[in-house]
Amino acid sequence: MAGPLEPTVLVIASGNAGKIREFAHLLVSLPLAVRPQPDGLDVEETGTSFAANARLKAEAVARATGQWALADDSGLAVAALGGAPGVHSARYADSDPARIARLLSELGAADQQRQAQGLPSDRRAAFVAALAVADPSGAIRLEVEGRCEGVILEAPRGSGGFGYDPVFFVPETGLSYAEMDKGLKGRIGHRGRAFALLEPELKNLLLRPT
Ligand SMILES: O=P(O)(O)OP(=O)(O)OP(=O)(O)OC[C@H]1O[C@@H](n2cnc3c(O)ncnc32)[C@H](O)[C@@H]1O
Ligand SMILES: [Mg+2]
Repeated sequence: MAGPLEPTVLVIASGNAGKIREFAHLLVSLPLAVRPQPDGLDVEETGTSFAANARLKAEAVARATGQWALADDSGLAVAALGGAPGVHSARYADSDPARIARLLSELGAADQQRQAQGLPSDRRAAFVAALAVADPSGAIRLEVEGRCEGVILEAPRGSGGFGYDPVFFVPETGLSYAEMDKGLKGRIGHRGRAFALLEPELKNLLLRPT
């Protein structure tokens, strides 16, 4: 634990600028020195669950930096696609627009098949975020998961956020993630909900005076 003049460093174990921005906002009120992970660190996501991949990333970045690390593994589970793209959400295509295009095309095809079978369209999806915190030795100390239920829009809406945000619509807000300000997404979104579970534990672990 660092002294009063030296806040504890927390490295965000992610190469995704959108996630890093959201964590900077979520962590703003905590007296921690929040840092991005060093360039060139690319952890292979070999896990079969969001939680397993979050652990891999937190552990690797904590070991590489010798600092506390917070990792996030997240993705979309689309009901009519049997939970895909799931842990493969980042590997679905090479860019955010291409990932969105593939999702809309695969879900459109699934919808057509359902129609041909006399079934109603099903565009339900959940966004999931697993967070893991590793201590400077690489040991996993905290794990939480957050989830937000929504539907996949037929066309993108809104210009904020990142990734799949323009096509993920949250019915109780009447907005897509990309139409929300970061305060609202931080309260009702998958990452914000996960962070709300993590925050008290994180304070206990990193900020409690010794
Ligand atoms: O692994 P790191 O380095 O953190 O960055 P990543 O982009 O590879 O992240 P993931 O492996 O967790 O893959 C998640 C995918 O889902 C997307 N995603 C995650 N959270 C999102 C959010 O809040 N809004 C939109 N898309 C999101 C993200 O852009 C990726 O394509
Ligand atoms: Mg990744």
